[in-house]
Amino acid sequence: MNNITLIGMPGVGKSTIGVVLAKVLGYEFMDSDLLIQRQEKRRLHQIIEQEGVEGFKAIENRVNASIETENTVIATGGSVVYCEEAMDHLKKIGKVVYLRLSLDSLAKRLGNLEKRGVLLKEGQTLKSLYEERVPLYERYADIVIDEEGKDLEASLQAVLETLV
Ligand SMILES: Nc1ncnc2c1ncn2[C@@H]1O[C@H](COP(=O)(O)OP(=O)(O)O)[C@@H](O)[C@H]1O
Ligand SMILES: O=C(O)C1=C[C@@H](OP(=O)(O)O)[C@@H](O)[C@H](O)C1
Ligand SMILES: [Mg+2]
Repeated sequence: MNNITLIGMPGVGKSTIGVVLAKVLGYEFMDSDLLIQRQEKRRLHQIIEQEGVEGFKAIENRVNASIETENTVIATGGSVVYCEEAMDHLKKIGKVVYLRLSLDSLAKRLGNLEKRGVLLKEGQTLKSLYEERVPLYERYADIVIDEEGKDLEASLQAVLETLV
């Protein structure tokens, strides 16, 4: 299947770029976070509050592992790379594109991480989260797009160029 799955840290633009990418390619767009909310009939922050981080990951794994779609750009949540079954499935149904941004640029772009609903362990910093996740994003990526120094439009162009 020819889906395109976007992975990467929160704030790299998976959702923002994903919807425009879908439009340009004539694809459908799906945001895993919205799919989780619809299936759970709760908002992400409520799921995290009520189920805890591990409970949220289990739900994220189940929802992403059950996506059945074609010709679709899928914007995942940044924590999907902890979900092995989901990642194996997403790799089977299309290409996985990692949107990469340096820690410094990400820190400038992101506001309060907890308010954003990022899955942080007690006291974990953005730097530690970044170092924990980058190897996972790299492991699952079929394509890596470097966003450094690029605005939204240039990031979108960079994704499009690698897909054609
Ligand atoms: N070069 C860029 N690429 C993607 N997003 C950018 C860029 N520069 C600024 N932004 C902003 O960063 C934010 C990305 O948010 P979002 O799409 O929700 O990310 P994600 O879904 O990866 O968490 C948006 O507010 C977007 O306008
Ligand atoms: O990286 C994370 O821990 C998370 C990122 C969020 O999605 P975005 O990556 O779209 O911000 C969302 O899935 C959830 O709140 C957890
Ligand atoms: Mg998003």
